[in-house]
Amino acid sequence: MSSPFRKATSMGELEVEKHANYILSVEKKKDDFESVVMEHLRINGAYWGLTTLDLLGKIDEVNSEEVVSWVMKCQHESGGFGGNIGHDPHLLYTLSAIQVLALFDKTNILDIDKVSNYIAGLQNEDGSFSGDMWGEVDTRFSYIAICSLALLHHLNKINVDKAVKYIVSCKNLDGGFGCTPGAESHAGQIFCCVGALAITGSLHHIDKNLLGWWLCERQVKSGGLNGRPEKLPDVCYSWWVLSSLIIIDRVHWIDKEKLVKYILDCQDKEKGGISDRPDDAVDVFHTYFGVAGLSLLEYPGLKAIDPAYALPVDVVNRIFFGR
Ligand SMILES: COc1ccc(S(=O)(=O)N2Cc3cc(C#N)ccc3N(Cc3cncn3C)C[C@H]2Cc2ccccc2)cc1
Ligand SMILES: [Zn+2]
Repeated sequence: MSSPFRKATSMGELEVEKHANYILSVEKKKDDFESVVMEHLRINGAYWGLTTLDLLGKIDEVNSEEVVSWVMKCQHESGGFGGNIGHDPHLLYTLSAIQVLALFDKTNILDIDKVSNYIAGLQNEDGSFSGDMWGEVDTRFSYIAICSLALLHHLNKINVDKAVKYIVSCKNLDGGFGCTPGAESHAGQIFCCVGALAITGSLHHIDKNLLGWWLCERQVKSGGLNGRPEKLPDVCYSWWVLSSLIIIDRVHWIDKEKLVKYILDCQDKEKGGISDRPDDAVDVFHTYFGVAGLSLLEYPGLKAIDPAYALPVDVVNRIFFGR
């Protein structure tokens, strides 16, 4: 893949120090509006913030013991994790907990049978997954269950064939995927389905040219990517669309240099952080997806991120190859 770095310098720089300080400052703030809004998904925020720091080569500035002990306090007696201490468990937060522990090479402190039994217990008869005991079904939860169990080496606890069949039943005529069978194609769901099929070695179910065409059509003239036709571009789609394109080997169908420029234009160069669109308010979510998108585009100085596991490649290698 031809790296766009030679032009990135002329399009302005990635403000590495500013973004690292922004993430570290959000970590410290507890009672401002943003922290309160995010209180119910604080563990997701920890995953977004810490993965960003790792990609920037700054994760050593974090007290890992403090983070790991806080994450473990979010575990429910069922084995699942809540979004914060004392919150009800949900697949959305359980994957983030596993990913944060993986960043610090601490998945070994988990009772792996307990966590994987919680996840496996959410698989339905038709192979789909519910997010929690209340039963909402969504292909997002298929991805989260498969990604979590793969990271824990316990994919054998679920019926992978039925899980794959269910995901394929959510494929649309446009080559994309929706949250349930017949639901409209959306970039977020496409990432989840493509990522889950990649992890289970089932990419042969995808029409790469048809899906690649739908995905590359997400690029608008500003260089940004949107999530559905006619929608505005948004930095977080630099992850949902781009990682899917990379997994199906069609990333050369978009203009990488223009996407790099779009992401760099969404930075707050003074205070740090990245927003969804230029001049909007920054947040941890879009800072993560912007840096992760630049990592997928091989921006110089960033660690490589795995497009399916959404973790730095060195972390994935350590988990699967022990090095
Ligand atoms: C500020 O209003 C919001 C609105 C919703 C949410 S949310 O439901 O918790 N959530 C996570 C999220 C976190 C932040 C941050 N910090 C900002 C936004 C954002 N969105 C909203 C969004 C992002 N791009 C466009 N849109 C509309 C996604 C959403 C769903 C999601 C959750 C987990 C993983 C992926 C996606 C939080 C804040
Ligand atoms: Zn967004």
